[in-house]
Amino acid sequence: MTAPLPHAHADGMPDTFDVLVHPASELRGTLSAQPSKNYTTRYLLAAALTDSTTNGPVRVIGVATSEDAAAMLRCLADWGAGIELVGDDAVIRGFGAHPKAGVTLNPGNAGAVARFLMGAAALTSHTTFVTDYPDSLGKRPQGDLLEALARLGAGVSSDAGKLPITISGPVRGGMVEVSAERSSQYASALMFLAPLLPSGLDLKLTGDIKSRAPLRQTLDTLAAYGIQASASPDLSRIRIAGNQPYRAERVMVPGDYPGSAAILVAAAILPGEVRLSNLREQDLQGEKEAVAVLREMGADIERSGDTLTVRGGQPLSAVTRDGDGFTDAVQALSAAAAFAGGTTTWENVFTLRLKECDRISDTRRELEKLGLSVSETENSLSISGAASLAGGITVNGHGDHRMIMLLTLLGLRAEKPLRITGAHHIRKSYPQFFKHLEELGAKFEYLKTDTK
Ligand SMILES: O=C(O)C1=C[C@@H](OP(=O)(O)O)[C@@H](O)[C@H](O)C1
Ligand SMILES: C=C(OP(=O)(O)O)C(=O)O
Repeated sequence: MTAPLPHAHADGMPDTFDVLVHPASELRGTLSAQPSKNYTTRYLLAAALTDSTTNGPVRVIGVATSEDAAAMLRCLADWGAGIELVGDDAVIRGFGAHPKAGVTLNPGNAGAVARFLMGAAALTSHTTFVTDYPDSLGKRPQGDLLEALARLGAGVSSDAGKLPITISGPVRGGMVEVSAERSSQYASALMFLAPLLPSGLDLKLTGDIKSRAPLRQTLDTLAAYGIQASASPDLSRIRIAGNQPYRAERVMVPGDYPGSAAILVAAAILPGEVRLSNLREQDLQGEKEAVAVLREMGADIERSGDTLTVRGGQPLSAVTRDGDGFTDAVQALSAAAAFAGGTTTWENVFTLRLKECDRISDTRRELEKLGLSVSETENSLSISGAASLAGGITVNGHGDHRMIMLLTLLGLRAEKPLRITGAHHIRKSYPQFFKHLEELGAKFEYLKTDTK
């Protein structure tokens, strides 16, 4: 019997809400980092790509409970995978190289889920992708992946490189170029597809390659499922032979660095002491670098094994860093920049414009509403720190979980409460975010709305 798939709203909060963030005088307590978003999507997809008749079921231990994780589970079930949720684990019976043909998949607002599945869709005679987030995922570019799939011989139809999209396989594989300058997810998608093709893939990543860390997480996932791959040190060439079955019995999802970066920043900008466990020191998530960035800014963070202890309230100073290595922590670290002496600049962050919102211009607009001095170029974001923020206004969450995290952190340090619209979108990656901060002493009000 397949258990019902997780309902992302089973958290006691209204379906749609604004959050009122009350100023906090300190944060104190211990938390365990939530499961990694990027490893959850990867491990679940790879589990579905095993052939259950030869491999048996795969137990993915400790899966995320976010909307993105639910979206992946839903799509894999629609494609014919057997999915059973047992406690915090997902037990998957995979369809191997044969996802059901003719299915329409809705990955919600999950970019990685949509793109990874579009790669695997080339195994089917046709799969259609739609989204119920036309203003977010519906606006994000898919053309670079579609072009690579078309070069491999797949049929593709799209709305000018955007959803809705139909992909028709099969393809044989071989050598193919894919642009990696707007997103790494296109190359990752092809890497998941490669082992199940007769000829594998010899991938040439073109352009100024962005987000190398997630590419390494994809290689790491393939290795965990017994797939051989070779990659040049700069990842511009990735070779994966064909006819390699995915194989695994159990994989364990590590803790999530991008979401945890927001907790670490909260702990650094307020007095108190916060311990955060379940964060491996040896980990390929680029957002692990948030720890080093915060330390460089002056935060007091100590590591003992998988646990980080932050003693907050230290004076912070500005840094200039290439943000591409920790793309999903730039928003959270911008809250530290807002209270650091001097001007912090995140360089090489153009791809932030292509996420759930334009994380450069939209961030500048929201921070300016709060009285901060912010500037942008096409490829960078600079924030001048302030000693204090008045708060007492309403800011726009832009339907973006990472924007909501950033604004929440600013609200915790403001003088008066800060209202953030559309705060329910936090569920995309970190449904427990507000509850976790409440456990540390923060106070929120959840104001029910009717706005999706
Ligand atoms: O591969 C992944 O799981 C991800 C890759 C990154 O995207 P880009 O490669 O588009 O930068 C990251 O921002 C996203 O949250 C998850
Ligand atoms: C951009 C993100 O996710 P995705 O691209 O998977 O939608 C994110 O988690 O910040």
